[in-house]
Amino acid sequence: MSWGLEHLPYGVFSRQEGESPRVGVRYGEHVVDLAGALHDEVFATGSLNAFMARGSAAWQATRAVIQNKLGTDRAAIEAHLIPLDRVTLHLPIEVADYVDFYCSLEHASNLGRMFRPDEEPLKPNWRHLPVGYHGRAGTVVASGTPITRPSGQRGAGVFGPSAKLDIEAELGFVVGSPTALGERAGRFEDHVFGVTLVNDWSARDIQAWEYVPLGPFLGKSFATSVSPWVTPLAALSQARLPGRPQDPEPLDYLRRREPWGLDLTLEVSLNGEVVSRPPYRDMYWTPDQMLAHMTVNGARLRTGDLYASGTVSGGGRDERGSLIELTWNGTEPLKLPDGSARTFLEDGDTVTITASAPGPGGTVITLGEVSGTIQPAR
Ligand SMILES: O=C(O)/C=C/C(=O)CC(=O)CC(=O)O
Ligand SMILES: [Ca+2]
Ligand SMILES: [Mg+2]
Repeated sequence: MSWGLEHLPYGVFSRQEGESPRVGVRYGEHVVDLAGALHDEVFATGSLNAFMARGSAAWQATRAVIQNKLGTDRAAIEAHLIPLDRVTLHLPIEVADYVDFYCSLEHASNLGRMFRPDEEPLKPNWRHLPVGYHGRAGTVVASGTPITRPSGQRGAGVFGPSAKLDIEAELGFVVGSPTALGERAGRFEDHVFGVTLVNDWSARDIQAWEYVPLGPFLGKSFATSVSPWVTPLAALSQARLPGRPQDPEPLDYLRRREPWGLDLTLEVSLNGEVVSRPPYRDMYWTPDQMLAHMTVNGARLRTGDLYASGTVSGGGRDERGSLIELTWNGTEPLKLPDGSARTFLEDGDTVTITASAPGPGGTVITLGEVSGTIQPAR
């Protein structure tokens, strides 16, 4: 079965007949109501944060208990299994801070070529540190939340709805264990609880006008969608890879101590048609390096912090994680099966991102999908 004992992602759900949101894990086509099944009030809250704050030893112990109950003591847990089609899924975490990186060499090179054709595609710092910026935690939304086309300045004296609304297919990392102000993060697996898929919606026209020289702002902050399920790191043990070779050798604080490259393949669908399969395994900077960089100045981590990889793009044309790359800034429209063509998103378009990774014993780990439909500008 997919979504079996090897995966068990965490989410927040409520029964459609009315009840306050609570924490569960997905098992097959059911949600396990953890507050009931484990008699633990930490799961009777509307986010994963209280549970995540317990730390990595508690995450491992809880996962083992759930696996054991589902695998050998099914009768005891039966009453706490709720069919997926009877629940509403919510944003799984209370997002503390939100950071977005820029870790794909291919994505960064493609954007450099398009936006800065007369310069080297990569800025001189790019191979020395994982470039990132702080986003807007309060506009991170759950999969399925409608996305309203943003309006803004698109040039000198020009205001209106974005005409270049885009996607960015990314992997997000959810922080469970905090650090104190002034302290650096320790081991990646002691701080990071799990992963989620992210669509960092981007208004390219607003972005292009506003972001020189201080970086992305309103072109990115109107909405960022995440999947309703957070896959624990333990479920990705078979997907771990050393990470792509790096040249030059990064500074010591960025040195990889454990393999945290991940063999994940994303899939981006536009109105039900697959338009891209971005390979996460090809990312240049790995998530342990992002964590080390994000805290090297003493900036603290908080439970619920979300940091995203940046757009996942591979070297192939059909491996690009944004429409600006897939259509080369609108100059090479995508042809859709219904005969229409797309450069950027139109009102009513639905974008869905899924991902899969190898699991134990030949199984496949399928991350929870992230989806959103574009609504007309207000
Ligand atoms: O290189 C640029 O001018 C612009 C880059 C981005 O928009 C990328 C971004 O937001 C980070 C990412 O998702 O990779
Ligand atoms: Ca992004
Ligand atoms: Mg965004």
